Amino acid sequence: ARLYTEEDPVVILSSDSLKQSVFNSSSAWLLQFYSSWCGHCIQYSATWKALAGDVKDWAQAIRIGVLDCAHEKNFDICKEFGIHFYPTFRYIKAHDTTNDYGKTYHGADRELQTVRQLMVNFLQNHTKQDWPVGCPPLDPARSEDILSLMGKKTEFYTAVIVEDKDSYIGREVILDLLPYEGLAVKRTLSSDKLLMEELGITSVPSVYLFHPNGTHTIMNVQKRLRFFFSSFLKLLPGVHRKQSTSSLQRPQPGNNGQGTQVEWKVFEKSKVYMADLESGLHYLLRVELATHKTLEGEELKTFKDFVTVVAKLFPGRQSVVKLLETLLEWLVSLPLEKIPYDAILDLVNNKMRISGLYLSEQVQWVGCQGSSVALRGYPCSLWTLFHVLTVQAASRPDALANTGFEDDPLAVLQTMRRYIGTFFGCQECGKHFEEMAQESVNQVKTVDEAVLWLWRKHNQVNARLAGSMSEDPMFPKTQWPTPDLCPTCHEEQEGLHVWNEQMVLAFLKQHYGASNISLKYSSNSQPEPGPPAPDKPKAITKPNNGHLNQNLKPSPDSIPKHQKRTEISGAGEKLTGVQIEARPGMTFLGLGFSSLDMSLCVLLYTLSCVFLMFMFFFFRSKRWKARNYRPYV
Ligand SMILES: Cc1cc2nc3c(=O)[nH]c(=O)nc-3n(C[C@H](O)[C@H](O)[C@H](O)COP(=O)(O)OP(=O)(O)OC[C@H]3O[C@@H](n4cnc5c(N)ncnc54)[C@H](O)[C@@H]3O)c2cc1C
Repeated sequence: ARLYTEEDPVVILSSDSLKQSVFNSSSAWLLQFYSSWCGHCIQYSATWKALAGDVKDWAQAIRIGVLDCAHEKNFDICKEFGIHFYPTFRYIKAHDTTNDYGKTYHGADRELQTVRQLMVNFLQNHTKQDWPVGCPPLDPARSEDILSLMGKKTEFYTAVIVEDKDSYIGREVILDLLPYEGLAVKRTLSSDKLLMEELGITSVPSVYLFHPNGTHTIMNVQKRLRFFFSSFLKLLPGVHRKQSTSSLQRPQPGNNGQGTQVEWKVFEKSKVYMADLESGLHYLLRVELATHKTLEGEELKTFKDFVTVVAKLFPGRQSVVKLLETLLEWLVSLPLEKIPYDAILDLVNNKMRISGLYLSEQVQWVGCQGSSVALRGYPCSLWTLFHVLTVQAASRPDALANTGFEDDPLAVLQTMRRYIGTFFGCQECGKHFEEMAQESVNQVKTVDEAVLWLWRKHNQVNARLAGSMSEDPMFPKTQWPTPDLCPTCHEEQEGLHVWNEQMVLAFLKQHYGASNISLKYSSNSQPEPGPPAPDKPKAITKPNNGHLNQNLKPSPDSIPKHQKRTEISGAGEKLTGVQIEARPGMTFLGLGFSSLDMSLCVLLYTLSCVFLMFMFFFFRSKRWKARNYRPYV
């Protein structure tokens, strides 16, 4: 197997692409020529991948590439570049047209931090003429330029990192923020005493922040580390990742992209919202599942297991939990091998009008609301739901007793894995998730490890999707929890950011714990209990951003027959959404009864009563008794 794959944050080069990519490039390059059979290279690949991930955001200035010299088709190019030993590190300057095959790094220290700092030095060795196009100045700014910002209104923030001469933090943070807009980052040195005095800075490294409105202040961070500085700056309001042209045209918060305003809900990112969880369940049960007309075999088993886990672990409102429990009892008690989806929908819609069962059909994204209808929403709520469930499984060890899942630390993860693979509308997402699960889910041995596994994998997905079209510019994909949410979760070892997993676990248990779920914005409208209601034309509210992208949409012909997309216009009212077709009569547990069926039932019932009464009087009559009386029996 090759040491690097497309999933890694490195550019995989070959004889076909090497020269074309690295010569006359707008950015500089750091290349590793390796051989897939060389033991050193194999051992070193983990560090190289970590380095590439760590400096992924520097790509406009310097990029990281690999080329396998053991690959037959690369023999000639490795010879041409004069590669004799593996691994060989080569720096190629931006705009290099000399084809001199770059500069080899001969140092013995190949630790991540050393190589990263060498990358910074190498960038600074560029002249004004060959400076990488997307790279801002890395030299210290002049104090007069910084002091001139005081009280000045601008369109963006300016962050000034004040540091010692030997520190690399300033340059690293400048490069970390390269793909972000709404902010300029500069550095200056602590040896500039006048500036230090003017800014009131007494210890370094520090970040001084000039706001667009002309105010300025020292930025308070819990730890003076590169990761903390970068994370805080990325999270400033109005600072977001530069987007491609099409995504730049995305609507602003509150605008649903069709010209109509959607009310923006103010929320705290340190909370989990019940409205998101319930809206997610609504979408899952009434929309996503609706693409499967009947459930049987593995699909039915997957759905039963999903309902079991949610019914037992979901720390929801009583009416929702009761609905899930009733659904579970019904699924377990039914000896059917095949269940029509309509029957499930009837139960979810509480057609029997059992008192106290209710799941709102109103979609309210709160912590999962996006800056446009096409972003966030359902997939966000699904992640949230499963994090909540893993935490519940860890805090309530007996909750799954007598379900067949007791003592199984993988109960939630395996159920999620099967749900995502079977029902989740985004097939590509399911494929990626399955690959991650196959790789490591079996190493999970405790319920706490399950909580951490899901967190780690979610961060892996975040890293892969950072800067992609599905990223909401208002909610950039970061490694979560960010330092503002959990400062103790983050540490640094030899210049590399590391997680304190014990702290992360404690944080996840608090964040996704039942007591941190807010009921703000949760819908309260619950219909009065009563006799089963005949079907009226009734809208299933399709969440306006229930899909991340087109992949997540149920296809029109996969929507059950009795549901169809309609537009009802009348008396100035115009509704769009998935509607249940108007039908006379009633449905119960998936069976449809017309008015004729109902009349026949009543007629048959009356006839049976008359017949039974006739039989009763006949057998009691004297004539019958006299004819059939047998005293010897
Ligand atoms: C199983 C699964 C696989 C997916 N795979 C893909 C894919 O391959 N390609 C694709 O384009 N989209 C994929 N998606 C969708 C994508 O991951 C996001 O859900 C979607 O882009 C919405 O992003 P978001 O900004 O709302 O944050 P989300 O990533 O949905 O996160 C929701 C919330 O969870 C919290 N959170 C973030 N990270 C973590 C973490 N590590 N641990 C715990 N909590 C965290 C934050 O509060 C965040 O707001 C997948 C979704 C799921 C459920």
